[in-house]
Amino acid sequence: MSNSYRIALAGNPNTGKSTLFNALTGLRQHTGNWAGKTVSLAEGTVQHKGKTFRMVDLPGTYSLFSNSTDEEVARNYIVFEKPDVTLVVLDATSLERNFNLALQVLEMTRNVIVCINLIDEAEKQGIKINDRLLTKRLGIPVVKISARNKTGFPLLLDTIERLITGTIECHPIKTIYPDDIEEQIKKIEPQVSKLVGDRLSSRWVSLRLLDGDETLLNEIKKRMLLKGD
Ligand SMILES: Nc1nc2c(ncn2[C@@H]2O[C@H](COP(=O)(O)OP(=O)(O)OP(=O)(O)O)[C@@H](O)[C@H]2O)c(=O)[nH]1
Ligand SMILES: [Mg+2]
Repeated sequence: MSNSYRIALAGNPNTGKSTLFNALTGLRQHTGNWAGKTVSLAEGTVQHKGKTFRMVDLPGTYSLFSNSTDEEVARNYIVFEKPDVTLVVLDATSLERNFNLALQVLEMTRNVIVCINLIDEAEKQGIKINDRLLTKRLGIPVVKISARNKTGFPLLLDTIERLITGTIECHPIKTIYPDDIEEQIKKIEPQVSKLVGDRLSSRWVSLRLLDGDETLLNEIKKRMLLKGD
């Protein structure tokens, strides 16, 4: 399986993750709104430049804390299953709201591509998106697509391939918190780092511990600490 890579699709509900997944894999994952909402992890493959991308369609969530099963499923997949690339699918018509989740993902993992979908709808509404500037500001690739019209796919697939092969590298921006929180992070991060090593982002785990996220702590114990590694 050395030529096979896992690509996770994350994003807010209704941003077109399943539409993109179906268009790329040729499968029929449920799409639509509430009734067809993705609840389990669908998997399908895409071949590109001699490589196999195993796409995993995650449930749509507004955040990646421990507020619901969907959030836990998506979060656990990204941090513990470690996909080779996480594609964060955003709705071009409500970018500001959607960026919240993108920034959360950037705290969890570095191999991220932001995929701005519904570009057809944005164009209709006169919304112009400067993908180059966003790429520069975020420190990760930003690609514009329309999953419904199947536009932007070649660049998206090339970008995934270039990230996997190391032709391009991600240097995600770091969200800086108010001084009191940064102080707390500084205090606990060294301990967290001893515990999780380089398997998880120690800054991200520290932030969640400051939140009092016991569900995550239990998940870490279950998945990592009890295995004795
Ligand atoms: N105009 C336009 N509509 C799109 C595009 N991509 C998806 N949609 C529509 O957006 C709606 C939601 O699409 P889904 O693919 O189900 O969204 P999702 O992100 O999988 O949703 P959840 O599984 O609930 O998280 C559907 O009505 C799609 O047809 C696009 O590129 N352009
Ligand atoms: Mg879906």
